[in-house]
Amino acid sequence: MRLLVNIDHIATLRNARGEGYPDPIEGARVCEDAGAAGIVFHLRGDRRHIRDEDVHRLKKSVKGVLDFEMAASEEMIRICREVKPDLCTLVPEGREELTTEGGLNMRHVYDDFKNRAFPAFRDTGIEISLFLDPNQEDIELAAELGADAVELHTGTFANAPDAASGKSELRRLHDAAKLIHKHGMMVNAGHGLNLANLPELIENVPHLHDISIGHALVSKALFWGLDRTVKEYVGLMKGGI
Ligand SMILES: CC(=O)[C@@H](O)[C@H](O)COP(=O)(O)O
Ligand SMILES: NCC(=O)COP(=O)(O)O
Repeated sequence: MRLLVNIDHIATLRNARGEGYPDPIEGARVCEDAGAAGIVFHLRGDRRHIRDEDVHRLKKSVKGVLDFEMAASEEMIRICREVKPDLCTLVPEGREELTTEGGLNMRHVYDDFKNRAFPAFRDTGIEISLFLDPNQEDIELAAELGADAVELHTGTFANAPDAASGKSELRRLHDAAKLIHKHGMMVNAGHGLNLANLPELIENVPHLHDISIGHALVSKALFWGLDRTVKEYVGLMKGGI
């Protein structure tokens, strides 16, 4: 099992002031130095966090796995083919959404992916992962398309309103992971994971390969880093009034 860190929200913070910091590429370097197996970013159509120049800099700088999350638009496919990440995770994308709200509807996208998106990646060496809810039909269609991996959407589990619905979602994730593995695809997982819910996921869902975590990890890092940062500033002011 490998941790891939999603660095989108380092870019969110940078963009809030229009300054050059914090730099998501520097963040990616710290994550890899700390033991992450790779880096995930989502280049959105509206460029709300990661920007095109970040993508090219990440490709140069990341030493481990680089996972490019994107909608299967012509524009993104062109950029992805240029950048050549290790993995491309295709996700549904809505302009108004705050974050990705669910997995791909495979019945809806099947013909388009078969005739347009998948052929565009043939012979590029880029592996294709599909971001899916844990349901059988979507997984069977992903296998039929020849996807290399499925990333299970863990958001419903992570945001479950009570323990019973959390448990029932874990059972769905468990069955889905077995089916993905049976079809010879890699089992990835992500969305809404954090230090509190990750142990239960790992304990209950088999065959997990890449786990991507972003928002909660970056948020936690802020608080674990504030103490030292404030001390540095206070240290500089010692001797003043
Ligand atoms: C696929 C997924 O669940 C997340 O990685 C999400 O796509 C990240 O996008 P935001 O960082 O914009 O929430
Ligand atoms: N693919 C999921 C991801 O990259 C991170 O999602 P989140 O932890 O930011 O919800």
